[in-house]
Amino acid sequence: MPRTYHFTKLHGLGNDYLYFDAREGGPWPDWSAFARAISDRHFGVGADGIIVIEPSTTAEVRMRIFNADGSESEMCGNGLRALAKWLYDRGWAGTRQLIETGAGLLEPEIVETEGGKATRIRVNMGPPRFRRRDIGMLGDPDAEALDEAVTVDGRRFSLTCASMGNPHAMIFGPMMDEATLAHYGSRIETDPLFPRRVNVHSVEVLDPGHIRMRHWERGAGLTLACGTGVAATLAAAHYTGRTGPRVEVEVPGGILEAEWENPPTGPIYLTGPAVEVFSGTYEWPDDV
Ligand SMILES: N[C@@H](CCC[C@H](N)C(=O)O)C(=O)O
Repeated sequence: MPRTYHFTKLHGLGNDYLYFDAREGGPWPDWSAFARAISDRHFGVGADGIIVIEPSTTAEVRMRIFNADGSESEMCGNGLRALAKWLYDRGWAGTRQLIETGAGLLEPEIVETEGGKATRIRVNMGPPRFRRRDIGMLGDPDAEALDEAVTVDGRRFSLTCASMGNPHAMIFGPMMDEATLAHYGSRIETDPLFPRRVNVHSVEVLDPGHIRMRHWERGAGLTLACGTGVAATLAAAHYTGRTGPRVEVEVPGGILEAEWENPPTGPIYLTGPAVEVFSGTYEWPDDV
């Protein structure tokens, strides 16, 4: 018998996810196969992935994120802002929240509302990490991964890597166009140097307070925004002396504000919008 699942679609700067409230009820599907099917932009609803909201004993809720290809990630910055909005708008949480994620307990705060709904959210994303073990890279696990190199089709890329719970590789320089990032990003994502794969970002530092960037996300491809990617980029840029500890970051879907408090060990804060788009139901055969 097919089962019907209710979802709500939200996005942060165009990084869109389908949200499933799995705090009660069930049985729930194999989320990985389900995410692959429903995220498809032609044969499904269409999204960069799904967010599953589960009960937590230590926080308001537990957030799980599955990319459009069905792989599970540790964290999602834009998804977390939108989850905070989803909880606040329904009266399930206040302005200051605690959410359990694969990257630990994180703290969103609603900083602007309109008509009783959250419009702008600031998230304590926790501290960045720079060691190879944090990024899941081959090589000395204790060594920092700030100056790595990969070669694709004879072109050498210098990568500055950081983790926000999930792994990121930044290519600093003139910003690549979409086709170029898709070509090289997809190859770097799956380079043997990264057995867990990696999110890849083309980053142009405009001045010490401004960055422009574009994302190739692990398991999702080109996206309009990547919150953990923006946080990892600020961490890498400031740690290597390219920017100050506060930056305004222009991504394809809009602007995020990023601030690193007490570097190098303190947390990174991201501030930006979240929007609810619509709700619906999706029928899923139970024999897949
Ligand atoms: N878009 C997200 C990150 C989603 C997960 C990522 N693709 C991964 O596999 O780590 C964000 O806003 O952080």
